[in-house]
Amino acid sequence: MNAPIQEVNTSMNEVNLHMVDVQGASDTRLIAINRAGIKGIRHPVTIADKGSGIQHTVATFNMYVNLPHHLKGVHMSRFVEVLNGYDRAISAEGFESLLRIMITRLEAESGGIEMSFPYFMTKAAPVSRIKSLLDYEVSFVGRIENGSYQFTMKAVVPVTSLCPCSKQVSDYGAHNQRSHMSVSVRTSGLVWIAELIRMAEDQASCELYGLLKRSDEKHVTEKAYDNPKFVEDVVRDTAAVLNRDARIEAYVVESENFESIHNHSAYAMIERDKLES
Ligand SMILES: Nc1nc2c(ncn2[C@@H]2O[C@H](COP(=O)(O)OP(=O)(O)OP(=O)(O)O)[C@@H](O)[C@H]2O)c(=O)[nH]1
Repeated sequence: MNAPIQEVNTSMNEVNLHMVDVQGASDTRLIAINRAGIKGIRHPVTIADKGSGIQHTVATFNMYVNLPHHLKGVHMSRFVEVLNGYDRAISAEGFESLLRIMITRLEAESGGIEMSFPYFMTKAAPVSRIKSLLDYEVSFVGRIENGSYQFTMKAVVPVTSLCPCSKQVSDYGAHNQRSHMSVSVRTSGLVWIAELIRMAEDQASCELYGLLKRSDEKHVTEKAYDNPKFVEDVVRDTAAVLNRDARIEAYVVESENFESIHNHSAYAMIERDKLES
């Protein structure tokens, strides 16, 4: 039978006492390192969710700290220890505590955590009201530098876009496609992931659903036709919403339309830091 984890840790610590601490050795090159850590580690997480309370998913983490010039290496095993020891639901609000635990454990002054995960929302189809899940790629990025914390949240939101030019010049039909809107926000107050997704979806020609019956398909086709948007319209309309929201300090909004009449995408981006302009 396997020994309990605590016993294994205790005996590992005893083994470690007799080994050279290579990472803790000194370095003489006088070159500090901005970021040293681990990338691409997957870990199950619980996300605080506006609708259902919590959501279980699997996140991919990048974690790093600064390393002063005189130290040879960071203690990389400790990043993994921090992840494994954190058993609370991770929210936009609670992300800072995870970051501060990591910086303390790594005995660093600054550092960052980037966490990306699929986030699921239950959506009711527009006419049949049948419910299904739709997935979104969401990222939390937290940094602590000179003691101050900065947090950005990003959602990649798949939507439908329908071309106003095509609608205008064609005798019938209009080319339309799936687009990826991506909205990255630095916030001062709590903004739920679901709210950010809604802000983006409302600016598209039409939002997407996981499941559509024929009555729903007719509805989304006609809705997009009645609501044509260039890639520029999509980012401008989203920026207008973000401008009005006092919780949003800064943002980057992008849209990439995977054009159905070209083998390339149409793309637009607006970046604004409200504290600077
Ligand atoms: N700094 C650094 N560590 C690496 C590198 N490659 C592997 N390692 C890690 O080094 C780890 C062990 O280092 P530490 O985290 O310092 O382990 P430890 O000294 O037993 O743990 P502590 O007592 O908590 O410091 C291994 O698990 C590897 O993941 C590297 O390029 N740089």
